[in-house]
Amino acid sequence: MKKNISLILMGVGGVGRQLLQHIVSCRSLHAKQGIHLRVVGVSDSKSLVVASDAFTMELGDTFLMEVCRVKSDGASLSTISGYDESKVFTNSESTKKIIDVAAFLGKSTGLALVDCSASSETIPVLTQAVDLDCCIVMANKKPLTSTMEDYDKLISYPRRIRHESTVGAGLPVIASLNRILSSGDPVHRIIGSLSGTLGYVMSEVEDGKPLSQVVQSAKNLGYTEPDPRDDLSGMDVARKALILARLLGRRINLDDIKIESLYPEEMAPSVMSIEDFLGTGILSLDKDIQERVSKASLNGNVLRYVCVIDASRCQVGIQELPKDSPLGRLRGSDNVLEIYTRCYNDQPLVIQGAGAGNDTTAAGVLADIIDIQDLFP
Ligand SMILES: NC(=O)C1=CN([C@@H]2O[C@H](COP(=O)(O)OP(=O)(O)OC[C@H]3O[C@@H](n4cnc5c(N)ncnc54)[C@H](OP(=O)(O)O)[C@@H]3O)[C@@H](O)[C@H]2O)C=CC1
Ligand SMILES: N[C@@H](CC=O)C(=O)O
Repeated sequence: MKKNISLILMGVGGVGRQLLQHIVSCRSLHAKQGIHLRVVGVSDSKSLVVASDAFTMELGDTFLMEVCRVKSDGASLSTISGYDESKVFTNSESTKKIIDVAAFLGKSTGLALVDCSASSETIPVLTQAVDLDCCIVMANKKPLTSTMEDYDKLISYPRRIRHESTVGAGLPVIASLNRILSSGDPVHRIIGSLSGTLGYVMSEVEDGKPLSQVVQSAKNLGYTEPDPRDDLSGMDVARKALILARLLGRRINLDDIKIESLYPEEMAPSVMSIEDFLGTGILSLDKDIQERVSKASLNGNVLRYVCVIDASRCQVGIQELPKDSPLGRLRGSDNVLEIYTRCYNDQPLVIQGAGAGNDTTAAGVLADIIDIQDLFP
């Protein structure tokens, strides 16, 4: 018998659109596995489109591809018209509508809320959905790095939440840590390079390219957050560090993490628009970073943006490291994570591979959705 996994996708940017494409292109693979992914709703920052009757209907593949087309043209979902089988809700109505659908489907057919936004605004929907027996799948790091209260709520039913893509994109970081933790093997230290953007930036600057140019390329390649300053400030890595630290049981907040920023306060989002930062502000940073890279190179070293979590520290910042070290050898958007535990003591468990990009991130989200199939009737 075919198993239906119903879902609502929040966020149809680079990752969300790629997820829809993966879902459609995996139809025959999933059919062979006896699974069908029923997309009953899709939302962006301004609107929500849901199947007219979420219990019996779904958004068809032609419609989902039209969503991808409209969104990659930069338009709002609300501009899609002519589909009788769906209804459009504005931003102010969409939270209530998602909760209505969650209340209806959560306890009957089951429902997964899939958060591929980069927003904190999804937190109230997600926390309410937990009480409605829904599953949650996230690429968005903000809900898990909000208050401890929100965090505790979201993870209150651990089997119903998956968030592999929040750290290391599609790499099996969270799953590996969960396996280590559930076997009672204590994690002593995690050290790694967890930003695809900063990994790419550092290795390209090492090759002599200006920071301003490589940040723009990282954005074009889909590695950066919507505002690349989220990466350059270290905040995005700090969120990943916080997710890992909380997974290890540390009850800390973002404020407790020592974070090194690559740009000064005068270029913060509250002072300068993204366009001004990328167009002019960042140019003044080119020289300084090139000098730091050249100085490290004189010592046979390279610069890497490193995350360290151990019993006394949770910090993220630039370190000068030997070129021929696991972190020093990293190139491009690859992430590497070394996990030291009792079992992995002298030789850490090492996880390495592409740590950013829409394709690998969306693949991680899709694998998470498939992983919760047993929770659907
Ligand atoms: N790209 C990568 O390599 C990786 C990304 N991630 C995470 O994946 C998430 C998505 O990234 P990406 O696709 O690049 O980001 P984008 O900026 O391309 O897309 C974000 C999407 O979220 C939508 N959105 C904003 N607010 C809301 C809201 N309140 N409700 C529903 N949707 C909303 C936006 O709407 P609108 O179109 O109207 O602006 C947009 O469609 C981020 O949280 C990122 O950190 C995680 C791992 C790797
Ligand atoms: N902006 C992030 C994307 C993944 O989380 C990064 O560069 O690593």
